[in-house]
Parts: sequence; structure tokens; C-alpha cells
Amino acid sequence: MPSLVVESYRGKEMSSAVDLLNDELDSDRTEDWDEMRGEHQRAPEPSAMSSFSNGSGSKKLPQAIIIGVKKGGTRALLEFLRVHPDIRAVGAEPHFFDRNYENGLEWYRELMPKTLEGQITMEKTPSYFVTREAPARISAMSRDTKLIVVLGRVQDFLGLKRIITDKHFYFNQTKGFPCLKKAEGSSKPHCLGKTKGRTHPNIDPEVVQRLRDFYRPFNMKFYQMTGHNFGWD
Ligand SMILES: Nc1ncnc2c1ncn2[C@@H]1O[C@H](COP(=O)(O)OS(=O)(=O)O)[C@@H](OP(=O)(O)O)[C@H]1O
Repeated sequence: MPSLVVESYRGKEMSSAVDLLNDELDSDRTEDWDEMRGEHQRAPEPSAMSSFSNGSGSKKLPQAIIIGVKKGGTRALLEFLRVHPDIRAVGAEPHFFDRNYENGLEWYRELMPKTLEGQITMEKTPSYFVTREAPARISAMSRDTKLIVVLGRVQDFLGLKRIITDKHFYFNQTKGFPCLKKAEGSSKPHCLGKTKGRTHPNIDPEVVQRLRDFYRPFNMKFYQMTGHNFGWD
């Protein structure tokens, strides 16, 4: 089976996701394609440039995939991981194991950036977490694929040196979350776009309580599965 790392990141609840989140909002897609357009405007970082220009490196199927959860900070996780010189990632969500599976593995591989020996190819599509077919499909591609659900000690999980640390970030008061001091391939600070860090509506405490009650048994099951109490109650 592919390995799974589950860590809490900004304390999102992750229960009964398969049933509850199956209807993906179109805005998710738009958001990531918007971000990818922004990314194309950025200059490629030196290692990618040299790999490209001297023709070295090759496109590989991903060895690690961020599979969820939606709205769990998956974009932030991928963008921050890309600071690591041994990680190369495709920018937009490929949606291969849910929407584009019939295009075949070669189509999928073609989307990936070129990597050199020792570099890890990654992608993120959080809807895999709520796609019933995804686990078997990913396993059929490779049983060694590392699956990442939400962030925490990911560099260790991927067997990488801990290069990305607090010093890469500053806390942006306006956004209300950490941003990169220097984006990949740039010397400028970078926060994720306006679809991240939106103002949340005030939810009636009674509704919050009902949601907590609903999710409690799923959370308990999840704590048992992972051997970790995330304290979401
Ligand atoms: N550091 C940092 N940078 C950017 N975004 C951050 C960060 N930390 C957490 N978040 C919050 O992550 C939420 C979006 O999650 P995802 O990127 O997984 O969304 S998506 O499922 O791919 O659409 C989104 O939450 P909401 O604003 O509540 O929607 C972001 O605010």
C-alpha cells in the first residue's frame, strides 16, 4: 500500500470526508489555475533552468502526492515544499486519478516537471481524498507512492534534509497566515492569492455544536487509525 502521512495543519477537521465532500466546488479549480498563471509569470529557478537548458533530467511519475484535505492548506504546503531544492512539482492540480484517468499514465507523466536523480516529483489534487477509485488507481501506478494528507514534518516523511524552516517565513498580519520571505525563483516575498485567507462568516454556536457532535465518532475512529489524538473536540 502507498504510505500515508497525516498531520494536523491549521487544525482542519477531516472526518467522513469521502461522503460529505464529494461535490467539488468549481471555484477550487479556478483558484488553482489562477495561481498557476501567476506561477508562469515567475522566472524558473536556477536548478530547473539548468536541468532544462542542458537537456538533463526527465519527467517522472510523482513519488509523492498531496491528496487532501480540501481547504486544509494544500496549496500552501506545496508552495512551501517547493522551496526545497530536491522537490519539483507541477503547479496546477492535474486531477488525474479522479477526472482524467482515462487519459493514461503517459499523459499524466507528461504534465510533470523534469527532475534530476534524487529529486522528488510531486503534485497536489485534494479531491483524490474524496474519490473512491483513487486509492486503487494510485496503488496500481506504484505501491511506493507517498500520500500526504495535510502538513507536518513532511520533509522527514519524504526523506529530505530539513532545509525549509521558520526562517523562510514571516507572518503576514493582513493575510493572517505565514508567507514566504522569498518565493521559489524570486527574491520577493510571496503570499498565496486572494482565494486564501478569506474572512469567515460567524457561525451560530449551536450549529458549531451540532457539527462537533456529528463529527465526534468519525474523529475518534480517525484518532484510533492514526494513533494520534488531534484534539478536534
Ligand atoms: N500560509 C498559508 N498560505 C495560504 N493559505 C493558507 C496558509 N495557511 C492556511 N491557509 C489556508 O488554506 C486554505 C486553502 O486550502 P487549500 O489550498 O487546500 O484549498 S483547495 O482545497 O486547494 O482549494 C485557506 O483557508 P480559507 O481562507 O479558510 O479558505 C487558506 O487560508
